Amino acid sequence: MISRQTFLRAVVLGWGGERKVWALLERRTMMNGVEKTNGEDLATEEQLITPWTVSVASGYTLLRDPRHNKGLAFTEYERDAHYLRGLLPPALMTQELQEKKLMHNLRQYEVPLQRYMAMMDLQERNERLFYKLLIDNVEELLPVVYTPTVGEACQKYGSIFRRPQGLYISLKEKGKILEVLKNWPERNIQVIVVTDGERILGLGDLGCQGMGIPVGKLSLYTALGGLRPSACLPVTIDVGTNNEKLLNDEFYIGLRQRRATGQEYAELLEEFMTAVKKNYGEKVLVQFEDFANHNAFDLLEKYSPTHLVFNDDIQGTASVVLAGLLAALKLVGGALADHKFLFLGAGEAGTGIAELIALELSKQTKAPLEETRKKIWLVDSKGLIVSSRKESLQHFKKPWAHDHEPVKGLLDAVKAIKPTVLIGSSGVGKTFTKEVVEAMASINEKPLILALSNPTSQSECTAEEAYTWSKGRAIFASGSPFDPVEYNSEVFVPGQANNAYIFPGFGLGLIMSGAIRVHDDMLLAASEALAAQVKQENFDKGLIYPPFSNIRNISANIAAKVAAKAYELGLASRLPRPKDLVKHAESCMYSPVYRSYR
Ligand SMILES: NC(=O)C1=CN([C@@H]2O[C@H](COP(=O)(O)OP(=O)(O)OC[C@H]3O[C@@H](n4cnc5c(N)ncnc54)[C@H](OP(=O)(O)O)[C@@H]3O)[C@@H](O)[C@H]2O)C=CC1
Ligand SMILES: CC(=O)C(=O)O
Ligand SMILES: [Mg+2]
Repeated sequence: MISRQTFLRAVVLGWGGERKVWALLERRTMMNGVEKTNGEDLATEEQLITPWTVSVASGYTLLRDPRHNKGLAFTEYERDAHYLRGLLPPALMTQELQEKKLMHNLRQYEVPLQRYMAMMDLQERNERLFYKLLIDNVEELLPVVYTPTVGEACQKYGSIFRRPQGLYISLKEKGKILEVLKNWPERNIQVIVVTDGERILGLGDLGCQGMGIPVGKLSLYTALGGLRPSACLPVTIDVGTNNEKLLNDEFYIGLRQRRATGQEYAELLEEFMTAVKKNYGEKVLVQFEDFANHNAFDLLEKYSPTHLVFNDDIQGTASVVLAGLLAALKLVGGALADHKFLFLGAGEAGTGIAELIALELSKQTKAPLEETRKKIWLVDSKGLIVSSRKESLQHFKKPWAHDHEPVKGLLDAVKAIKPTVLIGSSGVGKTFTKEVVEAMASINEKPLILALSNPTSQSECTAEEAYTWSKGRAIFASGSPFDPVEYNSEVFVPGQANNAYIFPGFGLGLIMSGAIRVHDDMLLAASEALAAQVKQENFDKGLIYPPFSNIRNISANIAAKVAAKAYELGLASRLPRPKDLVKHAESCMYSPVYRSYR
């Protein structure tokens, strides 16, 4: 007999957790036959029941374990060896045929949210098939599991909620966060994406329903960057929401209270960050995602010296945009220092990108940062950021308060600053008007226009607007994808300027080198690596980013450069340094191909 403790441990760890324990369970079954452990069938509705069950006499549990389920791809041998006979119809299907069937089914749905839900169901049912499908059809499925559809999914998360996919840490868990982390079935966590749901894409405060974002980002960590799914942990910190609609929504899944702020907020975050390090060690990567800027900058500053932390909205976005700009020089000409940049939006994305451009300019020209920043101008909701506003500005805007007379709107700012590059990071759709795009086109032969805000509804302009209003002269990329546009019998292919190009490879580079801290030079290295992946055939179509279809290879190259930087800076702990870092990155990547079972 095995002890109850070992038995429960096996139940909690699941089929793949401990093969030895599973074998013990199987032996026990043979000795004792099927045994109901929780008596659920016999209990009345009022009676308490144990909330887990295990069926040790058959492969039923295996079929319901998403990490190991293969559906009709179980071989005849496996069906015998794992008690699956009768639980599956007789047909055998390869993983490729399963993929074909699923893509056919997904394409039948006309509503994007239905596709999202079908993908989430698949992830819960058969993890390897989910990732194989996502990797093999990345361009078609990225908009389903990520922006724009994930935005709608978060807005409706309460209504479509079926099974929890990450860890929810609310104010109720204060004082117990370490225990909560231990409730998660996996021990060997390498990357955590955490949000508090206050700035979900450009959709605002979605409270606890922001969970869709860490879940989506981590599925990209695996699909695009090759991190093992079991090493990824999505977390939502729930301190309430100020979204009245959600507070009054009977299906809302979060704490029904207004947001905690100040000390109460800081203490919960501190407990979380301490527990994470204690439970998973020094080298777990914590990616902050979609926090509002009044917390995001402070959290990054506070935890950068002590933890391996990365803010995707500030740093990942900066790295992807800088990559696009470096690549775009091949199309628009000149050096980076010959350009002038104007942003609409001076928050996390805007000032994060601005700072990385200034840093790169400073490295290239040897000019001090204070000088290179002067090439960059930002407009916020009150107008151009100028020195007369300095006193009242949030700290992250102050470095951008240059001498200039006040300017109210974006159009006047374009006319006054005469930028070569216009970047939208405002979260407000339709703000690059016809007049703004025309003004950019009147100043520049090839205006570079990036509409970064997500999802599509918040994009500063559409691809069609950018090409039409600039009479086909704009180089355009956007945060959420747009279809190719035909203008004057020519086809224009818009690129996707999204941090999804960077964070999966960036994270892989940190993890494979055992990096203990993130350094700005790693962001610059990632930008250069991404820019180097843009081929002539991409430039010929007006693209400044490579296609996502090659993303695993791109991520391996980014990871290699990031890891190389970590070794160079003495921040890597995994020694000795592998000779060929690209090959090493590739060899570290998770493959979703089915495994054969003994
Ligand atoms: N493509 C990508 O990879 C990424 C895209 N994003 C997108 O960027 C957007 C902004 O994100 P983030 O920077 O984190 O958000 P923040 O809230 O930090 O910043 C938003 C900024 O936009 C300004 N703003 C808001 N409304 C207007 C307006 N009508 N006119 C001018 N400025 C305005 C705000 O001004 P004020 O300060 O005065 O309030 C603020 O400076 C989101 O839509 C997000 O989805 C973000 C990260 C990555
Ligand atoms: C892409 C992303 O991180 C955002 O829109 O917030
Ligand atoms: Mg984000």
